[in-house]
Amino acid sequence: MAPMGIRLSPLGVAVFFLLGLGVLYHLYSGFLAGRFSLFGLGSEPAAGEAEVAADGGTVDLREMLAVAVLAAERGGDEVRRVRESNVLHEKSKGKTREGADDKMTSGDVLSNRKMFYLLKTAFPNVQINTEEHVDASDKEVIVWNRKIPEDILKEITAPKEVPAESVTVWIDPLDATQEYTEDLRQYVTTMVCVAVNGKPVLGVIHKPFSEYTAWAMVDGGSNVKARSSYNEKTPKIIVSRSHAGMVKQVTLQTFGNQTSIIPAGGAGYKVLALLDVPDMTQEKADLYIHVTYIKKWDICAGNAILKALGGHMTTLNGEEISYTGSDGIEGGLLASIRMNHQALVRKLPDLEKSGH
Ligand SMILES: Nc1ncnc2c1ncn2[C@@H]1O[C@H](COP(=O)(O)O)[C@@H](OP(=O)(O)O)[C@H]1O
Ligand SMILES: [Mg+2]
Repeated sequence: MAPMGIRLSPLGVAVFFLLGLGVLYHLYSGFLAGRFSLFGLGSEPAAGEAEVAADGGTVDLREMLAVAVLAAERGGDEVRRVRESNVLHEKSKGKTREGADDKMTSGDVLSNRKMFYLLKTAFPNVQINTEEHVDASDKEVIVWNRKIPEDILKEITAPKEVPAESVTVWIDPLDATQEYTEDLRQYVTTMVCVAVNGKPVLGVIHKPFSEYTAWAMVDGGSNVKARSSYNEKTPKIIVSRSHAGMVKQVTLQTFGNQTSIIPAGGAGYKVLALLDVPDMTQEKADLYIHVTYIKKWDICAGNAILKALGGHMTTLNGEEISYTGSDGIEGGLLASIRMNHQALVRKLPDLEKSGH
């Protein structure tokens, strides 16, 4: 008689073991792929990141882009309405480091309120940094209808999920406030930027007075493109007209007296000057240079758009800008597209050493 007990066939054990492995692999890879489609925004997620996503949830960057476009346009409606009423309630928030008035108007405040609450209501778990103070007692809940516009769906064909905690949104409710008060409407933009782990990944720049909107997502798509050629040798350089600092001296010293300088308002406007923008009021330039202190809501959207189109925005020393933490950057700005950006950095004088 055979001994009592269960006989395990070696083949049965092997099949059982392999099946178990298959199930484990399926669960593990499916879970990570679903939660972290980081599409080149960083390396494979570390074990600890699963915890982060589980706490704050994930957000879809394609949905964020749809809301960002809507927010920039709704904010732009406020900007236009206030300008057309001619009652701006212009105030000074203080002085910039260089002693210029840091201005604010009803256009800034009302646009800020629309843009902030639209984004905050749609994405309550993400960090939003905005130029103007948000008055919690003056809350306005605008509900997004969850529709993604066709032009976005056409370019970006799948959702792009990232952990909510990795996201920082930057809102500029009215860029070129100084020019807005002077009724130089062409320079005015509203902007939204989304950074993931500090890297700018999507940007929206809207011109309320031309009703033109540019958007782009890194590794996603865009509704705007670079021009076909740029003059690298004697570039046309677009610079600030109201926060210029020593920018003229720096550019002429670097590129020679033949180079033409275009003074213009707004960081959003100046980035659009580097692109192929079908707007009659938009000037064109080959490079954008800024030498004074500047805030991240002024530059993040432009940085994301340039990066998505293969261009660059860095400090004058060529350092990448991180869009988390502090609001401002000290090292000036150099923005270029379809040029050898590092060669341009090497050409520029070291601002700290040269005392500019
Ligand atoms: N030195 C500085 N200090 C503070 N803000 C500055 C600055 N230089 C530029 N900016 C801000 O950057 C934006 C673009 O500047 P410019 O038009 O001079 O190129 C403007 O944003 P806002 O209009 O949103 O305040 C301006 O206030
Ligand atoms: Mg601004």
